[in-house]
Amino acid sequence: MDSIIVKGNGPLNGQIPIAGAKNACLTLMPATLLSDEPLTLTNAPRLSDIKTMSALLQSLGCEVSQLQDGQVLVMSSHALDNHVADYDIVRKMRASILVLGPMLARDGHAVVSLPGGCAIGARPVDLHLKALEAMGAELELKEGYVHAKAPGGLKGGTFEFPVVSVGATENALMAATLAKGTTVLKNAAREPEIVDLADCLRRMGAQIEGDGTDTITIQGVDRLGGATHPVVTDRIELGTYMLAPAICGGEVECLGGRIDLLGAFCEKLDEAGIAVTETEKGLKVARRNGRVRAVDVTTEPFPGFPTDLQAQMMALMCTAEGTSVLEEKIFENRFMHAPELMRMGAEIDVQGGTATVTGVERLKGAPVMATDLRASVSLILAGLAAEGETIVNRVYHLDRGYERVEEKLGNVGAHIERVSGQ
Ligand SMILES: CC(=O)N[C@H]1[C@@H](OP(=O)(O)OP(=O)(O)OC[C@H]2O[C@@H](n3ccc(=O)[nH]c3=O)[C@H](O)[C@@H]2O)O[C@H](CO)[C@@H](O)[C@@H]1O
Ligand SMILES: C=C(OP(=O)(O)O)C(=O)O
Repeated sequence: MDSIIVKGNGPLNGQIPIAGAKNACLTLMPATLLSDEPLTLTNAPRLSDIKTMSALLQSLGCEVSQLQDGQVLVMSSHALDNHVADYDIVRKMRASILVLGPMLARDGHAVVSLPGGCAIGARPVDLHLKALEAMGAELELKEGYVHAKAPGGLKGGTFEFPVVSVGATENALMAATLAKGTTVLKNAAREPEIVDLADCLRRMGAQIEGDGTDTITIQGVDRLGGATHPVVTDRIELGTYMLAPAICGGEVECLGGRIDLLGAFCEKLDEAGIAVTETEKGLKVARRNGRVRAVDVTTEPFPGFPTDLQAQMMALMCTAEGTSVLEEKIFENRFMHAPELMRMGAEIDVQGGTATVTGVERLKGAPVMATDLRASVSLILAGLAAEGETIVNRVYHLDRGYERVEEKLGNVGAHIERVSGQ
């Protein structure tokens, strides 16, 4: 398995291009299953998760071509000859469950393996299933698979999510585009990836209103057509690279960055003493004078502080002045980076879903283990600011969500290299 070696050095300066969003692309790709005409996605990120979703779609009979070095995906689902999403692919990536709604809506039947838990939490899919049931789906769980049927087609219904779920909102939204009549989704997720999905579905001919608010109304149509759609900027990759100059000093311009994608994250950076300015090409980020100030953070659905930036924010807080309290409210086990940061000299006390971080002057390089995607990159950020060398082992998680991380950080002056393992 590959490792990343980072050597703490001075300030970072230059530009970092931000890719299309993994989490948007992973829901836009299954939308191809709703139509027998081609769907083309531009600005696609080049990540292992995208390859996994391509393999899943291909296993269902969808044709997927990658053009322009993987930045353009052309998908055609004119002949779906398999309606079973197999455990062997689904277990690799939780977003695989997003093929359920579209397949069921288009062809009235689908069998999808349950994705199971993962390192950051149990992550059940009960809300995906309940929302589809509200549209008349008949579901049965057998031997680890969801067997779904809608013999006369799905019918519009009203469903109120008891907790905000990004994935369940996406599955229900896609399914509702082809259901008969009107569907109303209440307490829906408001993430930019939901708005991007709705934009793409509208280009395909869907009738959707209210995306970006907590109530989405969908008027079902008989069929959807083809479309070309650019994937929205990855707000998590953006936030991650905004934290690099915040931790190391210097000034970095994140190309393609937009304030409206960042919600509470930007407010917290401001409180911590990080200046963010909008430019013609994106966002410029620099640390104001002196040490970063400790700030408290609670993760919440958008526009609250994103759970996917909590680990990276913790890396920043490790060398901040004062004590910060980070509360993780979305996933029950998302502090696995804390003991690794402590190997580097961080002072962190984790009690349940709360981590209290007391900033130290400087971290010290150490060998550390990456336990999940965002934990991996938080250790790289911490290593960039540490004295000496940090070896981040087991970085395969990183490649799920960050393309060419060594190149992007190397180009702004970071000392970072990948060492290939067996
Ligand atoms: C591919 C993708 O887009 N992944 C993102 C998506 O994951 P994902 O869509 O899986 O996350 P959800 O928004 O669904 O999860 C939010 C909370 O709801 C719970 N829940 C969810 C579904 C369900 O059926 N039952 C249930 O109880 C989850 O366990 C969690 O506690 O949103 C998360 C929250 O912003 C992000 O961290 C992930 O990066
Ligand atoms: C948790 C994440 O992804 P996924 O939902 O694909 O596991 C993430 O992107 O941080």
